[in-house]
Formats: sequence, structure tokens, C-alpha cells
Amino acid sequence: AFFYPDVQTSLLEHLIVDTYGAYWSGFSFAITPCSHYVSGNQTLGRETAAQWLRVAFHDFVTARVEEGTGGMDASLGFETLREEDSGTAFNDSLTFFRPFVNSKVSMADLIAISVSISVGNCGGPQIAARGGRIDATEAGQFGVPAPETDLETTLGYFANAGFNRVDSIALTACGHTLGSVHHGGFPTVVGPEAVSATNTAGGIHFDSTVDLFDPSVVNEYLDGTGNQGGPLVTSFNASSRSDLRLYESDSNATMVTLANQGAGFLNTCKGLLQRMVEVVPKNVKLSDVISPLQVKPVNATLDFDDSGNLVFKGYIRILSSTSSAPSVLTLTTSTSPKPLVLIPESAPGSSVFGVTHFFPFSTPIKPASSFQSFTINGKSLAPHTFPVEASAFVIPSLSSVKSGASTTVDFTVATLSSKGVFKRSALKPSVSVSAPVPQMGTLGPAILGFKDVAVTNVGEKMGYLLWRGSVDVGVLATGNVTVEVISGGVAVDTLLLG
Ligand code: HEM
Repeated sequence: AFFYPDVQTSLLEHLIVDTYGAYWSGFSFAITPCSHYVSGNQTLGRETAAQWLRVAFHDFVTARVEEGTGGMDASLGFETLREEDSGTAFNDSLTFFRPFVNSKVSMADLIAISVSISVGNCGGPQIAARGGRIDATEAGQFGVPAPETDLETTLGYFANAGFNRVDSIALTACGHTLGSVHHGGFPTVVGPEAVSATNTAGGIHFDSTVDLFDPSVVNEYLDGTGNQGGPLVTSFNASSRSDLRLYESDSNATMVTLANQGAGFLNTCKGLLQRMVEVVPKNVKLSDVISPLQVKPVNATLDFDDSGNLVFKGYIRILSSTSSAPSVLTLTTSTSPKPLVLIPESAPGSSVFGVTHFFPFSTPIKPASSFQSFTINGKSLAPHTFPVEASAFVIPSLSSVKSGASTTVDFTVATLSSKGVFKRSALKPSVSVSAPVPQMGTLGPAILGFKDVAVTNVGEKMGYLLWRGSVDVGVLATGNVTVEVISGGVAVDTLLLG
């Protein structure tokens, strides 16, 4: 399949942009509306968007930036039994993220992106998202502040992760604009009187706008109005007033500055939260910022149709800031001068970035050797040309995942035979298969990789040699299996099966 600008960016962009309606990723529904709790009954008084933000904080804050270890690496998955990681947020969230993990999308990237999505969906700023984080294979350091942690230790923990006092106060206020402290989980902070029939976990909100990413927590703390900064300020138990100790530690100077910023508080949070999710181990190289794509080929693949013809098919997704998208597109491939006219499907999708329209297409390709690019044109749309690599591909209609007690991945790969001359041995493709499998001690899957899977030639079609292979990947966690054709060390084609 063809992914633009690359597999990882395309998949992460999908989670961010395909929010509601057509071809939605299923990621954002968990936090729609922002007050929604996806992992259980609404009467628990929990909020998934707030949980996601807290999860990211706990993964990040045990970093040792000076050593270049820890940070956003999903090591949290191995740490959920620790006292410092109390509460249901961690397993709730990792269970929700788990099916989205594959060899291109790590759990750590999902935790980071969930911050952009939850903050953006709850009325907050758009936090730039990047990919490329690598999941830890074991637990990391200790060092998450708890309500009873003394000030010096708390500031030490933040400093380990590269955040000074001012940053730490502001970041905590940014985090505590969403969500609650719950009696169930933190009985030494919130007493049993918070429990009611519609709030069975006994949550008390940090501010009076629990589902709005806004400056209320700062104003209410300083003015003594609303929730007065929340339970970590007002707890019956003085030793549990960690937010009060932190906010007062510079005589409230930082909180006053944040209050004076007004709506600018959101911008401060945008910067700090982006910094937070970009604290990664030193071996990680983050991708460029993932921007919503205006013109995006989706599920674009080469395949063989029932009559054995080579076809190029998929969708073109147009993202427009208004609901008016071009009503017609044309697609021209390098193999045919005649443009194909594309009409959108009736159901659009939507997100905070605008409305998406999906234009399905299917067109024969002949000869495959001259298929090098395709171009999309539309009214008031700059022409977009996408390069293609058609020398080898995993054939979607001849590849599948069969799940039973064990999981078998059957695939067929096509390799272009040069000028019709069969060089069977020379053209034998190198195929890699990667599968997310359960991992001891964490809900985060491990990626089990199979390199150079044995393939046998099973004939020829439209100038391509066909190669079939099969791998038993054992018990699959959840999520997608990737099959890749490798040439010169790089993947020339990737297909996700799931
Ligand atoms: C001194 C630092 C901090 C301490 C001691 C602390 C402690 C806590 C505690 C005890 C809760 C209650 C959890 C529950 O009952 O489910 C909580 C909730 C929360 N924290 Fe913090 N926190 C700190 C800093 C931060 C930071 C820096 C962020 C994010 C940037 C953050 C984000 C959140 C969020 C979003 C919630 C609400 C979770 C929910 O409603 O499920 N916290 N925090």
C-alpha cells in the first residue's frame, strides 16, 4: 500500500484528523464529549480525556534527562503496580490504546498523541504531534510525585525530567485544569463524602469546568472561588495538599503570572505540554511535526482484480476548513494520459481541523513498469503529485491474517520481472512480518519480527512474479500485522493486515 508522506506519519495523522464520521479512527470517540468515560459506567465520575493527560505525565516525569533515559517510552506499562502510579487511569488508557499499536505506531507515540487529542478536543490548544518514540522493554526509574510527597522531593522529580520550579507549577496547573481526584484511589486526599450515586468513585474536580481545558483552575485557586484549585489544595488532610505546597513555593508568583496571561495560559500550556511529550530517551529521533494533510491518498494500493488485471485503488481524502470541498477531482497516473473523474462519497468526516471528503477510485495500470506517480487535480486545489514505487508490493486480496489458537499470516508478494525476463532467484523478495504480541508485565504489546520469511514462486501475472509465504506469529495481542517487502534495507511496500 502507498502511504504518504510515510507509513508512520500517515497512520498517526489518521488518528489525529479522522475524528468523527467517515473512516474515523475510533480514537477520539473515547473522549467525546470531553467528559466521557470510555472504560466503564458514567456514574463512576471518571473522565477519559483527563486520564490520558495524567498517563502521559506519569510516563514522562520519571525521565533522567541528564542521562538521556526514560521519558515518553511507555515504561509506565511495567510500573502500574507501583504506589506512585495509583488509580485506574493507567490500565484504562493502555487497554484502550493497545489495539492501535503496530510495528509503526508505538504505545509511547499513542500516549503522546493522546495528549494532543485530549487537550485539543477539550477546548485547549493544538499541541504539535510527532512520532518515532520507542517502547521500553522494562520498567524505568521511580520518581512520580504523590499528594504526600514533600516539596523538595517533588521539585527534584520534576528537575530529573528537565523542568524547573516555574515550569513545574505551570505544567501542574495545565494538567489540573481537567479531571478530578477520586476517593476511590486517593482516600487520603478526598473523603468518602464525595461518593454519591452519580459519582461512585467519589471524584472532586480540580476546577468548576472539569471538561474544559481553560484557566479556571488558576483563577479559582487565586480567588478562592469555585473549587479553589481542587482537592490537592483543599484536602482535609494537610499533608495531601501537594498543589498548595507547589503553587505557594514561590509565594504564588507563577500562579499570578499565569492568571495575568488570561487566555494566554493556553499558549503556555501548549509549549509546556509539547516539551513534556518530547522528553524521550536519547536514542529516539522524533519525526517532523505531523500536520493535517489537505490531500491524502488513503488505503491506496495496487492489487489484482478478479480478471487478473492490475488495478490501483483507494481513496483520496480532501480536508477543507469549510464544508465546501471540490465536488469533483481528477486522478491522472503516469501510465495513462486520460484523467479519471472522482466523485466523493456522500458521508463526510469531521474534526477540529475541518471536514474530510473521501473520493474512491479504482483504475487499471498498464504497464506496471511505467507507473511512477499519480496526480490529483481539483477546482481551487493546487495539483498534488504523489510518487509511487511499483517494483514490488504485498497483494492485499491474496494476504490475510487467520486467527485461532495461534495466528497465521498468509501473504503473496508481487515483484516486477525486468522486461519480462524471468530471473526467479534474483528477484526473490525479502519479506518481513511484524506482529504485536502480548508482553509479560505490561499491557503494551511487544513487536515480534520475522525477517526474510521463506517465499515460493507461485506464478506470474501482468509482468510480476508472485511469491507466497506464511508465518505463524503465535498469539496476537491485538492490532495490525505488518507485511513489508524489503529491498536494499528499506521497505519498498508495507501492508497492514488486521
Ligand atoms: C506535584 C505534581 C502532581 C501531583 C502530586 C499530582 C497528583 C494527582 C492526583 C493524586 C490525582 C488524582 C488521580 C485520581 O484520583 O484519579 C491527579 C489527577 C490528575 N493529574 Fe496530577 N499531579 C501532579 C502533576 C500533574 C501534571 C504535571 C499533570 C499533567 C501535565 C497532571 C495531570 C493530571 C490530570 C489530568 C488529572 C485528572 C485525572 C482524572 O481525572 O482521572 N498532574 N494528579
